[in-house]
Amino acid sequence: MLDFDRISNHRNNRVSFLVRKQDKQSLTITHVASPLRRQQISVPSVENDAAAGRNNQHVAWTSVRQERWEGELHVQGELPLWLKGTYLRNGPGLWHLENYNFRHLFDGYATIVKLHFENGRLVAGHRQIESEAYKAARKNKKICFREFSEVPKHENFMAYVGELANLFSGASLTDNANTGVVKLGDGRVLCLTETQKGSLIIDPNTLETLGRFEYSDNLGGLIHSAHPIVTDTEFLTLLPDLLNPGYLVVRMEPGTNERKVIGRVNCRGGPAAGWVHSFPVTEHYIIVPEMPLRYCAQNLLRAEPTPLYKFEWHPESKAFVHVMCKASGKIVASVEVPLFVTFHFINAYEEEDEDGRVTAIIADCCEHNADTTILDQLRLQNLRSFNGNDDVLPDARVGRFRIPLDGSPFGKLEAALDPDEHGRAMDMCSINPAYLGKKYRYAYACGAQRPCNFPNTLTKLDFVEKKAKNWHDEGAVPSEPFFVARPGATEEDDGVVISLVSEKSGNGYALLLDGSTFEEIARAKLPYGLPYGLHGCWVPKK
Ligand SMILES: CC(=O)/C=C/C=C(C)/C=C/C1=C(C)CCCC1(C)C
Ligand SMILES: CC(/C=C/C=O)=C\C=C\C=O
Ligand SMILES: [Fe+2]
Repeated sequence: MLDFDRISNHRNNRVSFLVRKQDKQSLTITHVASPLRRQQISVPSVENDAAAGRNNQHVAWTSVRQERWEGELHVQGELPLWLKGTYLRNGPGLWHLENYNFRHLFDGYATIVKLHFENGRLVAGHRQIESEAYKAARKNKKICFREFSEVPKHENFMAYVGELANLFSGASLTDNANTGVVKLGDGRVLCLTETQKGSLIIDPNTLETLGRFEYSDNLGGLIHSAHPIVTDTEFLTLLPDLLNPGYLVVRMEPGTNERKVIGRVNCRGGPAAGWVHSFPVTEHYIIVPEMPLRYCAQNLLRAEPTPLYKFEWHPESKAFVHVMCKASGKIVASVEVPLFVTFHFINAYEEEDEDGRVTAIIADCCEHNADTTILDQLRLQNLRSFNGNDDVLPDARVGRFRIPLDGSPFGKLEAALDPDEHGRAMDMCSINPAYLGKKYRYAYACGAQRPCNFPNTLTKLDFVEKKAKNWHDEGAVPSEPFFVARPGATEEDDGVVISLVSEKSGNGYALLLDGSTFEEIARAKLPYGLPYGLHGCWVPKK
């Protein structure tokens, strides 16, 4: 576990840093009076990063070096003056406790990063999310809750039995909210993961963890989709039923903590519900994917991770897509589809015939060619062991489902464009939010310039031309390209794309690309490279 000392040397004590003890010798902090608070930090090099203990390891896969930091960045290029607000990005940024190293990318304790844009200036910051799991790990110097792949070690058999009982109540599951961050319609900002208890409220300015978001309904269940659909008017999510395989489709209104059931989907195959990391919606329908990669109660109980972690691959159980009417909760289609593996749906829309009748649903996802090895590829050892030559990232594509609404039993799944357009990698996507659920042309995601072991390009996808534009920086790992529309824009791609890039040198920078040309507009060097992060959101300045 990192050992932090509190350094609190700001004159009026407004800022305090928690600094890892072994980094202290090389850390200096200066404060510069400025309308935007500025701190300059000289930080230890990666070689001094004793806690990570590995030289030449990419900063993307190395634990964040300080518990928090904030300061203004020097911008090269010009930030658009219309860009006013805060980009937040969440992700697992701390992967060790004392001398114990986590094994999977998804296990790390959550690090939230902010980029605040205003008047052409940029203030950045990051901070650890204070989940119970993180606080208990720091206090007890061991993991105390079940993470994505790691399980607390038991001192004796009775402790094991006690912990198993806690598993059924959910008490032993993690609340390490390390996957995404969303702004609810009422302004509250939540960090999320797949356990329901891992829904934590944060302050988008200070990045402070304010407390747990308590769902006030009695829907129960322990887990939910990591990616709810969140708009100014609603929060939609899926609650997988681990006992009686199916999903509750629920909706929560802004200003409330109460989810209400829209309807239920019963699974058609397998011994358990399929994993739903995300799902898409159209204007009138909620699309419920039933992936043959299914939750597995046995694997949940195991002390050591299996190759598929808490999941199991059941090709014989087949794959399905269900379509539920948002207004009535009725299922209007439930079709068998080709086997698929996806973390992330990109978007979906209703296809109409010439008379305006809805004939089918089109749903797009980052599809891993029905191959589950991507989960194993995301083990830290694999991510850290890249030698620059071996092309070890499994192929992926934009999988486009066509779900007929005429009662036919089968849906189609095909690549929406030639995967060679984006280096046969595809994940971490975003769209213009104004096109959520509607016919759309563009998406932004990560593709590949091979050889590589992880998606390493920022890619703009054009579904009309079936073309991709790719941005690449040799050896760098860019995070999910996040699209922010220009206020008043009429073109779908009129806006900017934000990403945080971790460089081979150990440095890092915030990057802005033009949403239309996909050319660089600006970049701003961070004081030190940050670990890879997953998903973001935009909090506009009023
Ligand atoms: C970071 C990311 O994308 C996914 C994180 C997923 C987590 C933390 C899943 C945790 C789970 C448990 C702790 C037990 C129940 C199953 C499952 C939801 C996989
Ligand atoms: C990093 C990732 C999934 C994150 C889930 O939130 C997937 C990367 C896939 C690479 O091709
Ligand atoms: Fe995700």
